[in-house]
Amino acid sequence: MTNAIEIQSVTRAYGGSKALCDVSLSVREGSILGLLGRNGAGKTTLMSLVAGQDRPSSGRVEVFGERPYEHESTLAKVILVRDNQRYPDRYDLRDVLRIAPVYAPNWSTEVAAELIEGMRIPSKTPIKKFSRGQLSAVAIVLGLASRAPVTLLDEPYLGLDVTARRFFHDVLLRDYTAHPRTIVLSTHLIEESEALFDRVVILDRGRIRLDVASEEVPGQAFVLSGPSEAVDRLASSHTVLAPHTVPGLKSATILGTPDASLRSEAGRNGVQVASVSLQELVAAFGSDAVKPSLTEGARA
Ligand SMILES: Nc1ncnc2c1ncn2[C@@H]1O[C@H](COP(=O)(O)OP(=O)(O)OP(=O)(O)O)[C@@H](O)[C@H]1O
Repeated sequence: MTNAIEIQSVTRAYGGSKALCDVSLSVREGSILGLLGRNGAGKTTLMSLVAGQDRPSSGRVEVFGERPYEHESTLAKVILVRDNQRYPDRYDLRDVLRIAPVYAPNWSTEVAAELIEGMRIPSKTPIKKFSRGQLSAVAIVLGLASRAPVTLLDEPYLGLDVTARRFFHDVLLRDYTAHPRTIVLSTHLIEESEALFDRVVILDRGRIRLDVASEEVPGQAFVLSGPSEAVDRLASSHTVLAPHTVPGLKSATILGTPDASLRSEAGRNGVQVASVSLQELVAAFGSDAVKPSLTEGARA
């Protein structure tokens, strides 16, 4: 199995602050990676580096074995669509459909037409008059119809209605199956998107907190909920990622897997033990209760 994207010890600093800090990551060719994390976590920065729109301050970014920055043949294999995609003022959809295939050797007119119809994108309205959701829909057309070997979708859903989101998922999965490629998708709509992901990476404050196959997510942590005192007692010898308290009751997301003795003690004390969802895990790793040093072991 080869990797389409290799990122080694990458730091991207802006002045004194680091948008990415010593990030290492491999993305297998022909897989879908969910890139998750809070606002400002570093997702867009990472995608910009992979797309060759920016250079790391230190470390190495490679796409199909080449550094993408100013490397024309590699750039031709990558598309990045982002939430703030800009178009010339006078452009309407027809202009986009005329220009996009020039930069996308694998462009699919059929996929573009299907998405445009399914997401009801107007063809004659100037794009600068588009609604937020219609702008996202155009970006999705560019992202999927390009069939780029590395497709980077940075929060593609902004403003998109639920019908359009489902339609996008259906077309993405169908076209990805027929024409495998490497897709990185960042989103805050975690529950809706998680079925797409082969692997998930959680970033927080520029560092990778978790990098696991999707099926390994439930084994990363568990949630205790019940009377505050009992939860505190059970959690005391574990790494608590995120505690939530309402008067008298508490829930805590805890790193690792619950063993038999914890389960039986929980049962005796009216505390429920549940497996963690991906959304809970992302929220927990973004919690200020988490110290990076506590979770260094969470990378797999
Ligand atoms: N050009 C820049 N100059 C200074 N700081 C920047 C620049 N670009 C990004 N940053 C900072 O780097 C950090 C990471 O930003 P980034 O856009 O990568 O986050 P993100 O995970 O994509 O967030 P969101 O989910 O809100 O889109 C943020 O603190 C941001 O303010």
